Amino acid sequence: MDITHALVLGAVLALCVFYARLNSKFSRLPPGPPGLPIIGNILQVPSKLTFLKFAHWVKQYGPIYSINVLGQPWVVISDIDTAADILDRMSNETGERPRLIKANEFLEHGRNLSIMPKNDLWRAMRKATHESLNGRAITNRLFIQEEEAALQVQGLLLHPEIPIEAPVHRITSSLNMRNLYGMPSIPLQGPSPSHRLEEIGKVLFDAMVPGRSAVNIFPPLKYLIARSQWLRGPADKIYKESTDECIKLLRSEPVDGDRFLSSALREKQSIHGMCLEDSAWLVGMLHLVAQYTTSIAILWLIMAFTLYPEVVKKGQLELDSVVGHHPPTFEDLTQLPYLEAIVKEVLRWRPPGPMSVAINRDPTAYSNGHGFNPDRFLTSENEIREPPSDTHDDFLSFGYGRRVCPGREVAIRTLKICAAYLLWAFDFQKARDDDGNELFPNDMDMMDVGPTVYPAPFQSQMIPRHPDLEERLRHCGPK
Ligand code: HEM
Repeated sequence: MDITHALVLGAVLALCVFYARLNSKFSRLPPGPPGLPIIGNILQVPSKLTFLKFAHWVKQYGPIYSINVLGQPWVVISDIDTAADILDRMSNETGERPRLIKANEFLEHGRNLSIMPKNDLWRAMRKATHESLNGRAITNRLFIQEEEAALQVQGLLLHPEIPIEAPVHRITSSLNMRNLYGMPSIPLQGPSPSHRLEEIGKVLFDAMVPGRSAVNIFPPLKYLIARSQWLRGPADKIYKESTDECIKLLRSEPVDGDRFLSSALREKQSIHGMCLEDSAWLVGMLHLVAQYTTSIAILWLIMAFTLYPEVVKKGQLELDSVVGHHPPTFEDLTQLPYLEAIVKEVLRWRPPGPMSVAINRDPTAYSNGHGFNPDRFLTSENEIREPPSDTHDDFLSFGYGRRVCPGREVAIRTLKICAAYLLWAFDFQKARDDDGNELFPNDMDMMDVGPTVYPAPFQSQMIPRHPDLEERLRHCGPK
């Protein structure tokens, strides 16, 4: 046999072994749509709004099925019982993350809590995060959320000409800059200290989409890239810029006491076994994750208020009976079950991370899951219902098991106080075009942003409910 034949035979054998291994890997998984050899189902998986296709396959293949994305097995789970069995009860085994080589290894050097493997650094970061973001720890910083919710309403009132996304983006950035770094509130108009990090974040988030880069698809490329300064250069540059920015923010001079995450980390870095880069990345990534997810939820909240006037009316009736004409506070929120139901429903209806859409519509817990109906969470006595088992208090959009969202308590409080302020301040009407026709926001018009899904830009006309709203807000915002 000459050398050419030997090489061809070798390559064919290698392919056969690769294919056989792939087949045996998939043969242990629940069946799903048939795909092509080696590349699997990749051509059937749309690059945009992937979750819609996944939901479609549920009808054909049932609540749990698998697909092959260029050799990587993905298991899709779409009902509450299976999710609890596999993601909660087996979370030690299922708490790993898909290997996102470009994002995790090249751009972030394994320092992004949300996509890193379950290793010692991940455990240290989770512990440090939990210490500062658990329900008890955040109670002495609730005034920040109240002030920022007031400032958001002020922004919507004073600048109706600006797209809704801008004040929503501001509040989420401002909350994080204050809570994570002890910075002052970000003004309605003007420079934001988080701007540079958020610009870099767009690149990092984009790289978190599986299949977006060649090295995720064909992992052995990693060795080639790692050895080539030319191939690795752009990722090294982004890593350096991100690290410099995160360290700059971590070292910024706080103006707001010492009760925020970055000060705790500066004190206890070594206790948690982290180095400066680890701490800086932890807080920087918390900001980005919190920023995207919370902004999305607030935008859907405003869209729901615009589309469902009956929900607004009922929410205002409840709110007015408790707060009268005064701006709402966290103390009032304990007496507002319908408001809590609105927050549960907006996260169920349009989860910021769309992969939980199907679970959030499991008909065994949520009948008519496509509609927006906060009443589903209330009993006939107008109290919050006992959540069905395995639904995490009817907040399934925060994920499962060991990787469950550590920002859940902060996010729920932010959404509640924002919803309360919006209902207290405004009536919501559809905007009108130049001919006076109502513009209906389209709740199916969405945009992928990294692993999250935003509503496409929409308009809403917010009519102040109090003649002296501007004056009152001035007393509630940041001092
Ligand atoms: C409405 C707002 C939010 C939603 C819907 C949300 C949802 C999620 C989901 C679904 C996960 C993945 C859980 C899993 O894999 O099972 C997650 C993880 C995470 N979230 Fe959130 N989140 C929100 C707000 C926040 C906030 C405010 C923070 C921080 C202050 C935060 C920090 C994180 C982090 C660091 C992770 C990764 C945890 C890990 O992998 O160990 N999130 N979130």
